[in-house]
Amino acid sequence: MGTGKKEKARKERQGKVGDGMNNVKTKGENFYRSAKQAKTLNMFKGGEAQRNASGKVTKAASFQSRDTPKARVEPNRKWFGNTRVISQDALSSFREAIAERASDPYQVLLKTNKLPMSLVRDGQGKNGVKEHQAKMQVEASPFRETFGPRSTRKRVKLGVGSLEDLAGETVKMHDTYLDRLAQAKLLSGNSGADDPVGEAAPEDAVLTAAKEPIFSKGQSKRIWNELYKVIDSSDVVIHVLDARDPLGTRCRSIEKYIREEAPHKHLVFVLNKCDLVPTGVAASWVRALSKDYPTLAFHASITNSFGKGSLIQLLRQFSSLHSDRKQISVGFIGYPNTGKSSIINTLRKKKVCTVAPIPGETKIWQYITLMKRIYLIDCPGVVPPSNEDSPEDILLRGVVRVEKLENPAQYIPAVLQRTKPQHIERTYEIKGYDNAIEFLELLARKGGRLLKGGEADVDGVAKMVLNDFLRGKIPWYTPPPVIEQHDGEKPEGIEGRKGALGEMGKIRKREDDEHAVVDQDEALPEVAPGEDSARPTKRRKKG
Ligand SMILES: Nc1nc2c(ncn2[C@@H]2O[C@H](COP(=O)(O)OP(=O)(O)OP(=O)(O)O)[C@@H](O)[C@H]2O)c(=O)[nH]1
Repeated sequence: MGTGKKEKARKERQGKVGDGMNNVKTKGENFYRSAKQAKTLNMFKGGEAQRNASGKVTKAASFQSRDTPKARVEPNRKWFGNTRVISQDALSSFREAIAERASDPYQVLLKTNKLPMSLVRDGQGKNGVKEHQAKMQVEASPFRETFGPRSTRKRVKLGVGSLEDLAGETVKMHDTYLDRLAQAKLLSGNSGADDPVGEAAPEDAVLTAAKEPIFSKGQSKRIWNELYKVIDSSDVVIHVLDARDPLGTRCRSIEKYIREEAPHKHLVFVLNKCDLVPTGVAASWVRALSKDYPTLAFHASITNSFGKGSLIQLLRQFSSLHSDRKQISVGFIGYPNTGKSSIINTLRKKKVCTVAPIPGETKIWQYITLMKRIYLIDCPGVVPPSNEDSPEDILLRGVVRVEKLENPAQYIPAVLQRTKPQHIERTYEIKGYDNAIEFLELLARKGGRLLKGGEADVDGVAKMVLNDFLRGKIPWYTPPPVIEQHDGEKPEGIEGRKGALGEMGKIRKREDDEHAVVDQDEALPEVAPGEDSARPTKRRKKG
């Protein structure tokens, strides 16, 4: 038999045209069965159903049967072709070597998806110990012995090991209950309402603090959505910390989120506002934080910055690490007012983001091009919700706008606690106060800030002191975990940095004055970014 045309000719020749059995197909189409079709048809023909006399199927044909046939995959040597067997020692040394690299904040594992990371992570987290423990627990007390009619377990397992622990737990619960009760009383305004401020206060003049709604700033869903957008879009996440209180402004929940959900993103700490702390302290903090993530000291200022070169260098390194990408994005996250926008302005050497000495200035995320291959993303400041942080802690981290406080005076004891008396005395040139209220009254009288009837404007002055504290006018810092400072030996500083506590403010002021001669004639109430800590002094001194 030939192709369509030939076949037609043959049939015509043999006079078979128009016999109704014409299976000659149109040109180009093959009417013969392929091997596959033939095989399928043979399979259907292969068995016939057995029927009884009345024609009912008594035994289905093999292709009609619903019983699953016993299938067996043919073993093949190739399955084992690509396998290597290594000894336990070699495996553990591989694990150790990789784990060491993976945990080092200054090393990056490239192409992790080509490495057998499950071998390294085995025994940790989701697929490791926890799962194993859960399995052990299920094995120790299986479901049918724990629940249901045949359960044999009588006692519920408690989270404590001994009777003493249980007693301790109860005491803890009671304390928590009392704390909550006290807080509820404060919030409802029943406590301390009759006491004139200061009179009924204890000797150390710690005033009762009611939590105001503004203390939940930076925690809204909208802000967190912005944060997640920024994290999702970034290859490098820069967590900006305030050098005066790095641990207070550290968002551990975000670190955890990045570590667990996006381990391929690089997290870097930038310790900003280093000009407000002594060099040794900044250096110690950098050393302490570097154990967790790469940390850089920074001072954001368009005219007189510190650490800009190192940061740009680091970003360049990240960009060359991802040379397969067209560009990399660098997200700036952190508490409000830590200077995220200021760092971006410093890197760009011009005012591309709005900066203000008040928290919540950045409202939405925004992209800025640093260079062709590096984009920066500014993010609004976020505050991780925490039950442990008191309103004083939140306020003194710069999360809240001071002018919105109802009772600013009640936070002054916390300010006095965090600062040294000599610094307060030097800043305001006042002496001889015993408690916060006396301090505020003295300051109000000195500055002539009196209300009607000659009463001191305590609240007004308290707001001023709080602003000075937050904007770096009053020197303060949280001591780093270990300051290796031996007698007669100077602490190791950061290269290129100078100054001790309180000095940098003066140096900065001098430099700002030099750089901003024109600025001096501008209206003072509008505190310009970068100069805010220097400005209030001039105003007060004039007053
Ligand atoms: N002394 C000093 N002040 C700084 C530094 N960086 C930023 N500031 C000041 O800190 C204030 C807040 O800076 P921003 O850049 O607006 O802070 P932010 O983190 O973007 O704040 P949000 O918009 O609330 O998220 C401004 O008054 C800056 O001048 C610094 O390195 N040193």
